[in-house]
Amino acid sequence: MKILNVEQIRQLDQATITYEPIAPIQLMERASQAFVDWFMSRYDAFTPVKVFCGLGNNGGDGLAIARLLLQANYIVEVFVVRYAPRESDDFAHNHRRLKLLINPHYVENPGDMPTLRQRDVVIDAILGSGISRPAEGLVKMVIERINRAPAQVISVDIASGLQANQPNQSDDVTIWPDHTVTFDLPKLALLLPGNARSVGEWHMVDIGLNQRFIDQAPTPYYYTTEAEARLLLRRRERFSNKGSFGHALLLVGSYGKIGAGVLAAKACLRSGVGLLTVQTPGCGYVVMQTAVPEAMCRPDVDDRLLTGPSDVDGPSLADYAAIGVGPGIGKAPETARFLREVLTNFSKPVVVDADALNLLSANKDLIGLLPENSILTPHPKEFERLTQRWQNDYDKLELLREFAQRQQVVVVLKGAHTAVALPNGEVHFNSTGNPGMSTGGTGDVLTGLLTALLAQGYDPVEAAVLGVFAHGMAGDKAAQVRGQIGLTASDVVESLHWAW
Ligand SMILES: NC(=O)C1=CN([C@@H]2O[C@H](COP(=O)(O)OP(=O)(O)OC[C@H]3O[C@@H](n4cnc5c(N)ncnc54)[C@H](OP(=O)(O)O)[C@@H]3O)[C@@H](O)[C@H]2O)[C@@H](O)CC1
Ligand SMILES: Nc1ncnc2c1ncn2[C@@H]1O[C@H](COP(=O)(O)OP(=O)(O)O)[C@@H](O)[C@H]1O
Ligand SMILES: [K+]
Repeated sequence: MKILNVEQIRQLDQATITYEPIAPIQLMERASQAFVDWFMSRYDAFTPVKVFCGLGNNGGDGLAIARLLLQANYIVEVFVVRYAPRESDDFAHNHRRLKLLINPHYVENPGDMPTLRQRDVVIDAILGSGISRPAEGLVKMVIERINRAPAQVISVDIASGLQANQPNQSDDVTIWPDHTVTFDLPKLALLLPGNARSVGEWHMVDIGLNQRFIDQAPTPYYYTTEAEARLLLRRRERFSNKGSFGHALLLVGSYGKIGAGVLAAKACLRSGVGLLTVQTPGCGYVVMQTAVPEAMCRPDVDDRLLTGPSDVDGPSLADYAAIGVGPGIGKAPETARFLREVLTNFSKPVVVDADALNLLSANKDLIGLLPENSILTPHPKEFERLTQRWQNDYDKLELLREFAQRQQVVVVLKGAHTAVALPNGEVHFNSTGNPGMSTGGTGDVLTGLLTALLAQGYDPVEAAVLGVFAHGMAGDKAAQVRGQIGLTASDVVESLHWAW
């Protein structure tokens, strides 16, 4: 699903109005009805609702929402924040309609603000995606008062004061909603960690905007939906055998961190690989053979570090369909030397994670040795080491896109809404996963999983987008059973399920 910018959303509204055709006021009505349907499925008619409206189209939505809720017998009060003498046409239209049912309150100075109680639900329709400057004066005061109140807050389309696709300044005020209900497409701002407080939980409601316009609109940003991920998933052929699904090699572990390798190996096997060989330091040999009997184990010459295989007459690197390297390997110079050897002698895409990424950061010339379309899976700190510090999330996204394009690799920047940056400059944000996954080892699971997909012959771009989605989905399934707090990386492995 595409993520469009504010200007494109404006054009999209216009295209919908022209080609459907539909009157602008009807489009507002449709958006408001979609919000109300969402609202009524969660809050009953005894909920005291207080709708705060600005004077633009977001305010117009708020007025229409208030009317629709009143008609559904909800207890609604409306507060129009009169910060300027002008109002949008559709606001004015809905203002007239609402006044046939109730008299709104007008907030013109601080004394006009009502007391907001815990049981109140505030609907924030003060400012929407059309803001052109930070909230100030009366609007700022209202936002701050709402934020200080104990009431629940639901933002219409986007939290008032939050910019949809560019950074806010650190002292900008925005509503801090519990929920954001956004129209039709996700906005970039909703996906960025720095905006967590200004977004809350977010939800998308369909208002049927013009699909042809969306299909043609250029954007580097996408949001992976379940339907899109499902299309990438390959079924297994009836007359297949283990040779059909590739032989993967995982280079993992060091003394004290063999578990990272075990998690990666288990995830690789649970993700459809045909055959798996794991190379661990000598100290990991018995552990791996015991914990993961399905995997073959190739002990390292070194007992505690990953430096090179002891069976020098064994298969050569080129015999493997895919290699995953990094979980638990440490940063010893001997391991760096081995990583150099691997990257020099293997020409198919590799999955590079954890300390293998830190070794790339410490030895930047290794980056140039990465086979084209390799998949790098840094968390933000690892990505910063690979590149540089960033000013804000937008700056970070530019660094991410630039790195993936320059190096011609896929970069999976992990976190909530993991961002998968492609060599062609696109960024695909993930829609699955939960904070229960913020626990040691879940990244190692992703490495094993992605290595399995590459070994099966998935294109690296598809492997990354699909793999990140499936990993998050496993995390979500595990959280349903365990709850987020008790979730472990092993639960994520056990919840991997490739039929959906
Ligand atoms: N497809 C969709 O998504 C649909 C979207 N719809 C809805 O439309 C919303 C966008 O509406 P919008 O363009 O009128 O913008 P919105 O934010 O309500 O008002 C901005 C106005 O306020 C002003 N202003 C700007 N910054 C300011 C500030 N800091 N403090 C104070 N004032 C400020 C600025 O005027 P200015 O003062 O700059 O002349 C401008 O006129 C969107 O979020 C959604 O809710 C649906 O109805 C239909 C389908
Ligand atoms: N709040 C969150 N929401 C969604 N996914 C998360 C969240 N926190 C972590 N994750 C996921 O969990 C994994 C953590 O990986 P990583 O930080 O490398 O952990 P480790 O190194 O311990 O294995 C990533 O895939 C990340 O996207
Ligand atoms: K809003």
